[in-house]
Amino acid sequence: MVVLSVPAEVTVILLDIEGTTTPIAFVKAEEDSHLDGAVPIPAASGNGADDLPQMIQAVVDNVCWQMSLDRKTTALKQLQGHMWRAAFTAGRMKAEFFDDVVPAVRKWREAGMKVYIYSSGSVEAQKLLFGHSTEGDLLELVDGHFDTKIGHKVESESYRKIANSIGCSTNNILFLTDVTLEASAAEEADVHVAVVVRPGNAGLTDDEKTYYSLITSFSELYLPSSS
Ligand SMILES: CSCCC(=O)C(=O)COP(=O)(O)O
Ligand SMILES: [Mg+2]
Repeated sequence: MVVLSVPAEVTVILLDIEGTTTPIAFVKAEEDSHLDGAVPIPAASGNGADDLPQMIQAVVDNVCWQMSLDRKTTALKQLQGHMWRAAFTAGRMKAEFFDDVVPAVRKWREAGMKVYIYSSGSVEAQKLLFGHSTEGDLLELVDGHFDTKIGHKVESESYRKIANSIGCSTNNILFLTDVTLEASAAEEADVHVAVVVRPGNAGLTDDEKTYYSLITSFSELYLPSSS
């Protein structure tokens, strides 16, 4: 098995969700007007209830368009959170995690690591996902959650803010993600990164494969402190 040694200065593991802890297939279900093919929600005409059917249809069309592009807008992710709340709390849905995730996270925590989540999904949706998994309530395995309210995942400033909020230096953090743009932003902030390669994830270029440390399972991470 390939092993990636975690630098000794790392005390925090920051996890992406989609494509990292959880299959993309489980999850897929600002201002966009500048985008090609945007489906806008028009302003109401002021005719009150007369507008309602058209407004509802416009919102549905806009949401379908955003979903078709896998947009990570805060508004769409809040809507996802509301829908997940209904489905998870009624017991109609259980979240999936890759098999290696829960055992590895338990091991990291036993070794004294803190584990945080940073996802485009809203904190509410993250808590629903961890709280209603096929392996039970996993919320106790997580020290805290961040979403795009702290900043976008492709902006390095977001990672500085996360370190500040946790109360550590950026180089105390190891960020695991499937998206190289996120890895690059984190690295620019002096965060350690590893790119997670999972079934169903987008492919990486040869340059990306050469440049980044890659793991296909959390079990490939070796913590010197846990040996
Ligand atoms: C709270 S889980 C939902 C994840 C999600 O909606 C999403 O767009 C994936 O984002 P991530 O940053 O976890 O890759
Ligand atoms: Mg992801």
